[in-house]
Amino acid sequence: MAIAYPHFIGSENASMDTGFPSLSLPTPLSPPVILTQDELKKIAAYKAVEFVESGMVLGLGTGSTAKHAVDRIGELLRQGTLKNIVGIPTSKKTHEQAVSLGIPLSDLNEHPVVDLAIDGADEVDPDLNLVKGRGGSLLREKMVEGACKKFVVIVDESKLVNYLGGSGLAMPVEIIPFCWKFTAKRLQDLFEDAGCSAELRIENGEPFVTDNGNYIVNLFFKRDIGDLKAASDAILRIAGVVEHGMFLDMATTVIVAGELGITVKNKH
Ligand SMILES: O=C[C@H](O)[C@H](O)[C@H](O)COP(=O)(O)O
Repeated sequence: MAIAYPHFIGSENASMDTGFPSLSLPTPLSPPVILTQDELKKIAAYKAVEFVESGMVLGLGTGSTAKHAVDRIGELLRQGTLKNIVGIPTSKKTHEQAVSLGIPLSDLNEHPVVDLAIDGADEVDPDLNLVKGRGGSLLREKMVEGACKKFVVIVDESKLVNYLGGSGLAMPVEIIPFCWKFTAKRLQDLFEDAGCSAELRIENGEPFVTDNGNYIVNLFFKRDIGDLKAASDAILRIAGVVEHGMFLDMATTVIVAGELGITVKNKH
């Protein structure tokens, strides 16, 4: 997909004390050019990496957007612009990428407090709640991003929704494989009022298996599920559920790259 690019870098709620530098609005850039969706992801990722400082413990996200951020961190380390970074990867895939880039790695056992995590998302609602995990990495992401002081989310504008589930695409739930149909049915029944259908994620004709050896059930909603906290609690009460892909009240900043430029949204 190609879209017209950015005439400015804008900021919403820039006066909020996020600990990040605020951006001025608007800042003229070069004349409009056409950028692909992947180029927009890269722009959001590079903007997020500006928040990285030497000596930080960094949560390294997973997915096509986060990949650009990890590449950029590796590049800045190689150049010597960044020093003494410790990365905590959120998936085996990101672990491999980080190793190939020479980024020093650790884990939450050794570094239980993470300074900053940068990751993509599948959906972002107006309160900066997220759906994540369409790449299957939601559990490790939630553990790492739940341990960080700052969580910067990077998306292109196609990820913005009015309410979670509003894209009509999957809201993933990680479950244990044992009697998965039973667990999937319980999840579907839980959201009957929202017209929910629950489908096991299949890849290459087989159930998709997460880095943790579990399955993913994708939930699709016809209507808004309403109270997200109540929905989260109800899902987690089902035996067999490991974690779900709603990341509520976790993002501190969302960087959106879109047709009109970059917008930085900070949590109230
Ligand atoms: O499990 C995958 C992660 O939650 C990703 O961060 C999310 O799916 C967004 O991925 P992408 O940047 O490829 O759209």
